[in-house]
Amino acid sequence: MRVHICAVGRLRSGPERALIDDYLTRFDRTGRALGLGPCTLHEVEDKKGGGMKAEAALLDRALPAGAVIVALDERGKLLSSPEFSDKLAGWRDMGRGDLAFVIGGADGIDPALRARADFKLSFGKMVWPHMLARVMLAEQLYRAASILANSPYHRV
Ligand SMILES: C[S@@+](CC[C@H](N)C(=O)[O-])C[C@H]1O[C@@H](n2cnc3c(N)ncnc32)[C@H](O)[C@@H]1O
Repeated sequence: MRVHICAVGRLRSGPERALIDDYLTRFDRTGRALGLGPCTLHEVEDKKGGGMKAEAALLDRALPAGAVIVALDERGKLLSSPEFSDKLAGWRDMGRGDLAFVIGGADGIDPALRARADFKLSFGKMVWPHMLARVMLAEQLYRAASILANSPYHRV
């Protein structure tokens, strides 16, 4: 299953970029034998200040047709890392071929796009900067693949 992170904003080189690249490289390597990955990052940017609606149109274009859509949203569902790994395996086993995570910008994800999501995932009730949400997602993807591969990265 191809994995996509569709996110508002462009991340230049720096510590967040380095972490994301590192975790996604590890995810791709660990996930290969599990039918997970590769993970591709699609960054969208609305330079005209059109807000959530304009960002949603750009995000929509980045979403592969038929993908399972997971919106990252603080009002979404809280999962433990093993629960997230089960979800990931379940989405893979649905056979839709693509899984797309959506991360909004400063104002969040447009309600119409959020309503289309198959699942809303929360990293807690606190609001995180969108660039950090990306890092956390990349790490949790790698952690989930490690759990499914029975590798010792995740410890309880
Ligand atoms: C700065 S936040 C926007 C917060 C905005 N007030 C809202 O209503 O969504 C930017 C993006 O980061 C992600 N994000 C931030 N905190 C999150 C959390 N606790 N759980 C899941 N995603 C989060 C979401 O995708 C959000 O759209």
